[in-house]
Amino acid sequence: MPATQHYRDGQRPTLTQFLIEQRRRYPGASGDFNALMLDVALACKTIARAVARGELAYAPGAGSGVGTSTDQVNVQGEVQKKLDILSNDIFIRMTEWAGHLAGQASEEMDEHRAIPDGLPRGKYLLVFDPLDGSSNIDVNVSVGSIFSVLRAPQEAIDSGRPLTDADFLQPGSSQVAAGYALYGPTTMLVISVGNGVHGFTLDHDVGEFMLTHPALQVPPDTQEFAINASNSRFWEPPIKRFVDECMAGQTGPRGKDFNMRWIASMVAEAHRILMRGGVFMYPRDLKDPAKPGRLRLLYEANPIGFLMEQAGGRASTGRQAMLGVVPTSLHQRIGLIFGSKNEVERIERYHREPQEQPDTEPLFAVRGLFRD
Ligand SMILES: O=P(O)(O)OC[C@H]1O[C@](O)(COP(=O)(O)O)[C@@H](O)[C@@H]1O
Ligand SMILES: [Mg+2]
Ligand SMILES: [Mg+2]
Repeated sequence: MPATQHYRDGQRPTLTQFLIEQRRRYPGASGDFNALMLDVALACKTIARAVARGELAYAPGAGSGVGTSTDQVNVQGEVQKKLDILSNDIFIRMTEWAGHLAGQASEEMDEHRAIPDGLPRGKYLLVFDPLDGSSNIDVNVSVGSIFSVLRAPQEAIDSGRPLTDADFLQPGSSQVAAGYALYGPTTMLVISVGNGVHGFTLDHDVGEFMLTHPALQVPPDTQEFAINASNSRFWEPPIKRFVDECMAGQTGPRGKDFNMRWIASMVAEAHRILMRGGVFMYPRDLKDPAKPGRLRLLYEANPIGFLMEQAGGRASTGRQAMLGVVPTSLHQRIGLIFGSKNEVERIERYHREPQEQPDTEPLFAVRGLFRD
């Protein structure tokens, strides 16, 4: 059933109206899920406001501003920005109170967080990256929030036992919903509740997210790829091969020219790919053997992977479908490749056939494209 079936052409439903529409598919639904999604949307609107105010939110004075790092380091060993911490607090506060959540986990919290005693406890788990791309805050480039909704194990709900990390370690295929907010020139919320991917634009005049991009589809082919090329010396052979072939363009084995992009804000790259296709790679590499990839499985790779698959694209580690990976820890890192299906499948094929070498000059070799 198309998501907007009950709306006439030219009508533009709000997020609330859209969610009510979706709920018709589940006549027994309690409404908790819709309430949770609306709380997440409210958190995103609030963060959008803080991001948009930028330096104006702070008193004048050196080092007081929006992109300033704090002296706090998160569990990943990354220095937290003021806005990382603020966004995390906003997510926690706005989603904890109404009885739809059992617990929360986030990039910015070492441990999961059970809903505190005294507040009603619900059946969902919310996992989030409150501010993705936060290294871009001080240069005014798009950032975003990413979230994933899981169901708490039924026996934990029934028994009321304390949650454990293990309750969160569910494969991406178990996600009930996922999405992101993008704080760019316009603020957008892009979600999937398991019935396609739908984009909403924040109308600041009325304070509502309006459905502007229903039923997004990632084109299966592309001539655009995104990777941080400064890591090229650490790439594994399948990734080297793929990028070399793209760079060789029309004269190489692909027979067509490619464009390269790198925003260093994955949420913005995911959005571009949902709008016009492309392939994003932050693959497993040899940079730091202790870190099998840069991005985090539960609150970056899985929600974006869910959106890609729901939009007809693909998300993978290179070796297996992302949504099939069973997590082993809350902050697990993983190699992530997503976007246009045919390109992601090609990269997966290169992982299965690493011995095959491209018949092009390697990108960074002595006589490669980046050297004379
Ligand atoms: O600095 P690099 O290596 O290009 O990494 C950029 C990547 O790091 C991230 O910013 C990680 O997310 P956080 O900002 O939430 O830590 C991604 O959005 C982005 O793709
Ligand atoms: Mg992130
Ligand atoms: Mg972050």
